[in-house]
Formats: sequence, structure tokens, C-alpha cells
Amino acid sequence: MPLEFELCPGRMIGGNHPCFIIAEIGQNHQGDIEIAKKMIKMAKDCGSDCAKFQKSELDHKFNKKALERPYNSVHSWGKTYGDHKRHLEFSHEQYKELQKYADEVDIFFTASGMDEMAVEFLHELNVPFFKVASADNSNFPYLKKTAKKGRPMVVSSGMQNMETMRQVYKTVKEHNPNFTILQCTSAYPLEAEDVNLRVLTEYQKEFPDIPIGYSGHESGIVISVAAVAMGAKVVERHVTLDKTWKGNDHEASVVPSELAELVRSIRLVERALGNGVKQMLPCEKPCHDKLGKSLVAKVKIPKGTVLTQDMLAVKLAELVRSIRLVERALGNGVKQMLPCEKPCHDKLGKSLVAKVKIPKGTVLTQDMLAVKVAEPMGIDAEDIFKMVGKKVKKDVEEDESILPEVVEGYCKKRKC
Ligand SMILES: CC(=O)N[C@H](C=O)[C@@H](O)[C@H](O)[C@H](O)COP(=O)(O)O
Ligand SMILES: C=C(OP(=O)(O)O)C(=O)O
Repeated sequence: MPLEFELCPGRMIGGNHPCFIIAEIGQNHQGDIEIAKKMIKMAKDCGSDCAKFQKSELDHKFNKKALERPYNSVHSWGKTYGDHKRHLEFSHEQYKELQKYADEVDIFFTASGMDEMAVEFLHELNVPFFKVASADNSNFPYLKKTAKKGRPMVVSSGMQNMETMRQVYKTVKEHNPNFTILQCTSAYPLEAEDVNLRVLTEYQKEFPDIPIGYSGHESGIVISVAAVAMGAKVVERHVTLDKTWKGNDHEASVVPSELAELVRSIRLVERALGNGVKQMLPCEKPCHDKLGKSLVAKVKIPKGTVLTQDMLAVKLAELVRSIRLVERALGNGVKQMLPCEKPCHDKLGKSLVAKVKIPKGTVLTQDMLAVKVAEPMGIDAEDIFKMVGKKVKKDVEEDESILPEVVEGYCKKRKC
């Protein structure tokens, strides 16, 4: 039986406890606190367990050049990526207001801390658990600090391979036994072929002592329901009030009617999962009495004759469509960064930047390195510990990305 633990006060997850359903409001509130409140209420009315946001301290999450780069997307709320993100970011006071509102509505409230400072704030806010977004799953200093705070954690695994996820598991486990890992592919919206639900089975084999879950960005609800049938104990989905609104995530989100149906379907599948013991049940007796077949001889049967029976199948069109969709979403169970995750990784993948000016010839220590969304993208965040003891071949200015060609003896290629 996979480990169970208390994710929120009075709410256990894992084992035979109901799947914990997170309504990810994220940045679908359009920067408007009244819409955010409507969405919290909607999440509660539809039966989800938790309303979740994304909290960033923008100067800690991004380097200056990443904030200054133009953001011309139809989903942009400003000329630069920084202006866009500032429009969508709620202040500490607004977070307190939202938390109070969620409390009144009686739904758990939390956020992903998108950088270490944001985690500090959420810790002060006393959220029940920390969500680690995919962009931080290979940010090992962040993982260690967050795990040490002692709150339960939900760690997402988009843009990652199994080897790094093993490291993530080890790093968190060392400081905190209460966490879950979610299978996730970071593409918006996500095609069924890139979901790879079989990773859930692989995760449960690799990490048998933690509950596992699923964070989905696909359209519709069928695949998320299938994830529960495959053992997901936490399901997270982006939610929206209108899929046509401006914003990167609306299309990959569920509207209230879908969220309510998702919750109902998950609860139905949970009832249907049963205990795995195959036996004839009392509810089958009337059918067995009426239709259970027994053997009669059509003709004289000589000793040694083998009897055969024809089979019948009944198919419903909608059922067949859903089955085909889940078949596409099952994947091969190999956890690796996929080509469809490249746009997300290029935009939000974290890499190494200089915390201070590093003069040519300096031997790197961890104190000199920060993990940020950086422009241009530097060395992968997951390689931070490998940098320690290596020399820089030229001056690196404060807040500048640390590029592979600047570090002596570093030759790893980027993941994609
Ligand atoms: C990887 C990650 O953080 N993904 C998040 C969660 O799924 C997303 O909500 C992003 O914040 C969003 O897609 C970014 O959109 P834009 O770049 O337009 O603000
Ligand atoms: C990005 C997030 O989640 P995921 O990686 O699970 O989509 C998040 O929680 O902010």
C-alpha cells in the first residue's frame, strides 16, 4: 500500500483515501482579484478540494534580461514579459485577502512558490502544502530549502526525465517524508500522444513509498479520469471561466461544467476500483440464477469431447471514442523531456545565473550561483552542484546567465 499522509489539515491522501483534486487557477484570473474570488467559489461549488494559484517574486524568478524581453504573444498583458507578469501577479496583501475568502468558502488554499522568495512568503502565509511547479523540479537548492520547511509537498515533473526525477525523490525524501510526485507534460494544450499515463505505473514502481498523481494540460476530462484508474492520488487541472479569454492556459483548462463532471467521474471511478479480488458478488446472484449457463448435451457426447462457446461484444460509440483517447494517452512509460515541452522549457526552464560579478579565473562556489528563468538560457539548473570547483574562462557580470562555454571543462549539451 503506497504511503498515506496528511496533505491538508484533516485531509489524508494516498492509500484508499479519495483522490485530492486541485483546481489550478494559476494566472487564469487575468490579474483581477474579483475574478480570482469567483474562481475560488467555482472550484468549491464543483467539488474540488483545493484552489491553487502561482506566486512569484519576479526579480527572484527571472533575470533582468528575461523580464525586459518583448512579449508579443496574443496572450500578452504587456509589452515586455516583465510587464505581462507584473499584470498577473497579486501582492502579499491580495494573497491574504484570497486566503481569507477561500477560508470563508471552505476550500483549501495554496500556491506554487515559483522561486525561493515566493516559498518564504507562502510559508509565512501558512499554506497547508507547497506545490513545486515543473520549472523548479530540477532546482535542487530550492527543493532542499522547501523540503526542509516541513510542510507536505506536491512536486510536478514536466520537462523532466526519470533519472532527474530519481534525484528529486532522493533530495526531497532526505528532508521530508510527506510528498507526492505528479506525472506532467508541460505543453498547452497537451495532445494525448504526449501524456504518457504509463509513467504513473513506472513512478509507483520507482517510488513505492509515496503516493503519485497527475497534473494535466490536455483538453477535456477523460484522460485525467483514466489517471485515477491508474493510481493517481492527486489530480491537478487548470480551471477557467471562459476558454476563449486571453492567456496561455485557458485553452488547456476545464470550465465549471467540466470540472464538476471531472469530480463526479473521479468519485465514480474510485467506487469502481474495488479491492482487486475477483469473485462472484451477491449483486450478481439474480443474473446468475436467471442466465447462468449450465451444460446440456445436444447430442450424445462420447467420452473425451471438448465443448466450445461463441463470444458476443456490445459497443457504444462514445465509449469507443474515450477508449481510443486513453489508448493514445497511455504512452510508453519512459519519463523524458518531450519535443512538445520545448516551447515551455525555452520560456520558463530555469538555468544558472551569477549572483555576483564573477571575475575571469574564479573557481565557482555554490554561493555565486542563482537559479532563474534567464535570458539567454544558461547551464541547466540541475547541474548547479557540478559547477562547484570549476573555473570561469571570462568575467561574468552580476545577474548574467552562466553559459556552458564560459565554464572550463563543461561540455554537456542542453536537453533540447
Ligand atoms: C511551466 C509553468 O510554469 N507552467 C504553468 C503551469 O502550468 C503555466 O501556468 C505558466 O505559468 C503559463 O503557461 C505561462 O504563460 P505566460 O508565459 O503567457 O505567462
Ligand atoms: C506550473 C505548475 O504546475 P505543473 O508543472 O504541474 O503544470 C504550477 O503549479 O504552477
